[in-house]
Amino acid sequence: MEKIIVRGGNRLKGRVRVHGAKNAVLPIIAASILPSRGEILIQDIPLLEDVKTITQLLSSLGISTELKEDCVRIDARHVETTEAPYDLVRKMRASFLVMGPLLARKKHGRIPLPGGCAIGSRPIDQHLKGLEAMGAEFEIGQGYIEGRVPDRLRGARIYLDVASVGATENIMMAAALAQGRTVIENAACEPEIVDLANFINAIGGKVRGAGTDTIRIDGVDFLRGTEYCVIPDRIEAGTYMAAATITRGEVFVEGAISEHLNPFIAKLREMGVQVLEGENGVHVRAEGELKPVDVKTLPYPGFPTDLQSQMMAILMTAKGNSLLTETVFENRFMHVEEMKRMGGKMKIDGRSVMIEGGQTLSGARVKATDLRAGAALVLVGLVANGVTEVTELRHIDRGYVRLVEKLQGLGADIGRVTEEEEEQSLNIEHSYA
Ligand SMILES: CC(=O)N[C@H]1[C@@H](OP(=O)(O)OP(=O)(O)OC[C@H]2O[C@@H](n3ccc(=O)[nH]c3=O)[C@H](O)[C@@H]2O)O[C@H](CO)[C@@H](O)[C@@H]1O
Ligand SMILES: C=C(OP(=O)(O)O)C(=O)O
Repeated sequence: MEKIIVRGGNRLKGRVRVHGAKNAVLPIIAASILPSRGEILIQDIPLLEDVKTITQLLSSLGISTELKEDCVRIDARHVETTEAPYDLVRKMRASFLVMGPLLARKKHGRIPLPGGCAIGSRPIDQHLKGLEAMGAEFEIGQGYIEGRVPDRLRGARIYLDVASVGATENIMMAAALAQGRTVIENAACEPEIVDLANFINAIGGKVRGAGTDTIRIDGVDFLRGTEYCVIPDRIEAGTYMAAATITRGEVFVEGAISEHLNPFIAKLREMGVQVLEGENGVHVRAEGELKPVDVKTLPYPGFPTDLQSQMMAILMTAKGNSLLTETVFENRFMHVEEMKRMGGKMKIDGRSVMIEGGQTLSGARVKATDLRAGAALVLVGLVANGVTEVTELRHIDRGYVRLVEKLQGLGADIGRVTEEEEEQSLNIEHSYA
């Protein structure tokens, strides 16, 4: 078992560069199933476990893929099969994003049901509702969901009951090759939706209105290859801004787009953190006592749920009580018990957590319960007295490229070891003792 070991106490300083956005590149790779002509080259990708999984998923469909350190090449001229393997889908919920493109391109898709995960039940009813309105028919059995399109997908007017990111993306991708116009109302507005729309347009599609709650897609007969760069990861950027804040450090987060981080920046400023928004990134400087604040997660442009646990880590170091409310996911407080093990004083009440900041924090053995929770525990470890060990790193690896190395670059006392390596180093210490 691997773990991250952090010794708290260092004030982080310096410059860190963010990678391409996980939540942009996953749907864009799924959308690469759509072109029947030419090759796709996606650049600035983060080489994360999730990116490897979705690329393998495309390969398992017989699509030609080549994944490198910072780019992926995809040639979907030939799609051999439309059935996704369970072993890949179970690793990552975003796998369901291949349903829309498969139905549009091949009129069939059979995908294992994505199931629940550490942050809640995460239904797919809005994906299905949208695709059904466009003429797809679904059957569920033996843990799989099978979709068929008797003729060709046709444009439809779809109102989403919840502004789901994944449902908006699946419908947008399917609509790109459908007959006629699709209108998605109450669509999600996240920057990753805009990036997917830009990608679809770059391969010859016609998407308008992405970034607002009404998206119009005019279907075309075929799509073709292109080269495309994904947007920087706003959640990774926010995590390094949180690292600067919690350690009362000073960090320039290169590549961070401040407009994508407005609610997070507003809350940091409310707490007394200095944030300077530049063209190439965001500069964060924190000192002394921070004020407590209340935070509520909401769909974009509200405060992102994917920065909720990192914000909670910061609030543990503020002077006074803060109330943090999670409205996007039903069960995204699994990290609270782990944070309590490090001396955090907090109480869950329904969808809110009351955080009594300013307690003495101490290192402990803790486990990542989801990818952002894992990062948040590392953040607490940066300021806790003594040593923190974070396990279940597979979660962190889904969302962060070289987290340990990037924090080391900012002066953190942090390392990643396997149990064998740790045992070996202990044996060496003993033999010198
Ligand atoms: C790969 C990716 O991009 N993941 C992001 C995406 O996840 P994802 O696309 O899964 O999130 P959604 O926006 O779909 O989910 C938001 C809420 O809508 C509910 N819902 C969703 C679909 C549906 O058919 N029915 C339904 O009720 C969910 O249970 C949840 O409560 O957006 C989330 C919300 O910003 C982020 O936390 C995730 O990091
Ligand atoms: C919840 C997240 O991702 P996913 O939807 O892929 O689980 C996240 O990125 O914080």
